[in-house]
Amino acid sequence: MILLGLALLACWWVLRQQHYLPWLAAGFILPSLALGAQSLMSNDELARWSVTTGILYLGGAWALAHGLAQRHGGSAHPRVALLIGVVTLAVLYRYSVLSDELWIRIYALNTGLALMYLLPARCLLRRAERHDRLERLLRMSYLLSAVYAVLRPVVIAIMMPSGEIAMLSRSGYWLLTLAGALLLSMWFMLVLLACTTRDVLHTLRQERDRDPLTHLLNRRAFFESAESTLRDPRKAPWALLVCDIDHFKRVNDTWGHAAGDQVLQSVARVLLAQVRHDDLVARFGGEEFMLLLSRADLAQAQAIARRIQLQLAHTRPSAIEGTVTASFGLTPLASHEDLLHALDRADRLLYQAKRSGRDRICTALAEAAR
Ligand SMILES: Nc1nc2c(ncn2[C@@H]2O[C@H](COP(=O)(O)OP(=O)(O)OP(=O)(O)O)[C@@H](O)[C@H]2O)c(=O)[nH]1
Repeated sequence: MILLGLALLACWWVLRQQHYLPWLAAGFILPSLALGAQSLMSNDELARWSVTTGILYLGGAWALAHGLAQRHGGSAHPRVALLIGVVTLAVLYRYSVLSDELWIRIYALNTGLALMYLLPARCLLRRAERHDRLERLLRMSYLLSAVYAVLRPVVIAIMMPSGEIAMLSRSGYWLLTLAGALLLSMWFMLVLLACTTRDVLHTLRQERDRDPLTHLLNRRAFFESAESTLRDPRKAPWALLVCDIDHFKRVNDTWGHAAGDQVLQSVARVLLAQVRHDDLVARFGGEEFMLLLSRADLAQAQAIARRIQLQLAHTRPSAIEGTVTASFGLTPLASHEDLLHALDRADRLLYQAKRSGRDRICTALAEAAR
């Protein structure tokens, strides 16, 4: 479990983005230390060290709950956790130092742990996206561990012969239920690692394929996706639309670079809102955007470009006064055609639009695309 905790820390180290990972790692490492120490102790020593090991268990349980709550955008209620911790530790102290009552300590600790685990239950029970089975498995595994923490002392109390209580930590029932808890923990950890690895891969892929400012595809991802789009005959006919914001330099010079960034984000939103979900929208750098429209003949593509133009005229980014306009180059695209040639044609049409006064759409005749 310590190794798995270290693996989570390594995932965090790679990206430094998933801030919940160190908490989850602590949630596995702290109780492992307590468990390792306890397995070497006699009943007397268990009593003497019960507050210390209790702190490690409870701290670990809250770290786990807090990490999971962070991951799902919820809270593990630190004040309630503090209250649970203080009460549990007080009971552990009372029934170890003042009078040695092993069972009360076991019940108190397990109840405290279960309550800690259940702190983020509300955000975990919120519906995960329907298709995300791994995420649902993670939540269910976690809640199962919490329920097991409540049931474990009851199972031990019912099943363990009274003769074995003298050497509790060596008892077969104790070890059996402990193995159950460990297996559940390891299972949860494996699901968590699978989710984390998936998240890390997703983030890396986003960084490779997306423009960080607008989150649109970047040039590389556009070419990769365009290749497969153009191979799919169900998506024919296609059109290539290049869009370039007019006088963008003036926006930067007048309102500042941050305002320019906001304008780029607004334009990106307009583009995405006006196309289908499987159309490709990319930022090619600067203030130039490229769209590959599927199932769109020239007339349909022109209608889309006009919609974008109209929508831009109604968009007022808060960082600037007024609106921005854009110029467009639009050309049909055949599946067998070299994409670079089509891009070149679209670019020439764009410059034609710029030269003829901007805020307009220049369209290639369909024949030119053949
Ligand atoms: N804010 C911001 N500005 C950028 C970014 N990338 C490029 N620019 C700026 O975009 C401006 C582009 O200027 P130009 O190429 O002269 O184009 P323009 O002013 O839009 O003129 P026309 O295209 O001819 O209408 C430059 O000032 C760049 O510095 C960016 O990511 N953010």
